[in-house]
Amino acid sequence: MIRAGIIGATGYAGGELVRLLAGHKEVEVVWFGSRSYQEIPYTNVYQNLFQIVEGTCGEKEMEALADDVDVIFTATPQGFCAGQISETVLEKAKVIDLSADFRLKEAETYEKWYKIQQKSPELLQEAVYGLCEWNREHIRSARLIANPGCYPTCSLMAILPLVKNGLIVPETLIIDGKSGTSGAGRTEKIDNLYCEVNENMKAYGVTTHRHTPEIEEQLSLVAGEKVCVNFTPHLVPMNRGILVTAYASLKQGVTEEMVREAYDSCYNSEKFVRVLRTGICPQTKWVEGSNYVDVGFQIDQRTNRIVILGAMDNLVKGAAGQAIQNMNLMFGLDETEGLTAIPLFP
Ligand SMILES: NC(=O)C1=CN([C@@H]2O[C@H](COP(=O)(O)OP(=O)(O)OC[C@H]3O[C@@H](n4cnc5c(N)ncnc54)[C@H](OP(=O)(O)O)[C@@H]3O)[C@@H](O)[C@H]2O)C=CC1
Ligand SMILES: CC(=O)N[C@@H](CCC(=O)OP(=O)(O)O)C(=O)O
Repeated sequence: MIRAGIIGATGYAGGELVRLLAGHKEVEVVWFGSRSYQEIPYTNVYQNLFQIVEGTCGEKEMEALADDVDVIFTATPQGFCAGQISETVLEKAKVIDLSADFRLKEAETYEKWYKIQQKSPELLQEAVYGLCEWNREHIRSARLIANPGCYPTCSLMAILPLVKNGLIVPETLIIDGKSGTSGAGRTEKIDNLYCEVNENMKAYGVTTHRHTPEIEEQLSLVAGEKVCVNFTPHLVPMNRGILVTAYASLKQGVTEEMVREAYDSCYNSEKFVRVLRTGICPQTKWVEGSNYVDVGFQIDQRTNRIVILGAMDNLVKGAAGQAIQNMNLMFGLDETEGLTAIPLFP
């Protein structure tokens, strides 16, 4: 069995890792890292896992934890992983970081958007961006994975086939994202109180959201040129789910058949990506609790713009599910192991 340690196991992303790994045949979670619940049984924090998961929360530095496990997941706030990781850790264990510490290749860009120091810049070039369907070969041999952000995962999965095939004018891209409140984590914040979120919808981080440079960097790598986008996230009164609606001008002469061919050639053999039939728009309910990301599109002939849609569960494909998919690739396991849950409905 592969021994896994999770730091930040009591947060929403960490909790989802524990839940999904409880159904993984090759992995045992042996460490439930938490500062706030030390020596408390893990299932006192998440009673949904009572009699399913055994273990007690504790605190350990990454270097000490690396002696006991094969893989460390850090589901912790920005800055934690980069502040503790070291060559010694990576010699002993693989690391999958769910935060943004290693997602941007330039420390300067990270520091500008996150307003914190990147404490391990020497590992930025080695870290592999863990968007599994697009980076599979590099992931297999990686020691350190930067697990992508939730909005970037949904946006990139929906848009990349068009960029790869040169079908849209990249500088016309506008991305509108909507997320359920679990995307903001379990740590208490006034903005996430029931009365603030229920019966309400709001944009936030307008022109400043930290997922903007992550989306731009990955689009630019595939486009082979610098891509700049408008990205606006919204908070919606749901527990889980992200819906992305993106708009771009089609290049001259691009037809619906060419667009469909682009999606099919990228995703036909992908287990977790469903390209919906013409006229069907993705819905968050159709992917809830699963590692699927659904994508769809409609062409507006009047404006020659394409409307691109994507839906996924922020805690699964947008966080813990994708992290496990990365782990499966890194350990040479079946990529779908532990991730075959069928979406919930209603
Ligand atoms: N929620 C989501 O949909 C997604 C989240 N992510 C990323 O995953 C990470 C975790 O997010 P999420 O689960 O939502 O957040 P939560 O606020 O729900 O959980 C944070 C976890 O980190 C622990 N923690 C908090 N502060 C520290 C610290 N200074 N040192 C060590 N541990 C700490 C907390 O537990 P304790 O206080 O007990 O130590 C808790 O277990 C973040 O980087 C987030 O950006 C990525 C994609 C999607
Ligand atoms: C609804 C909500 O607040 N969502 C979070 C994104 C959570 C996430 O995915 O964080 P990272 O990808 O950066 O790790 C936000 O907008 O900050």
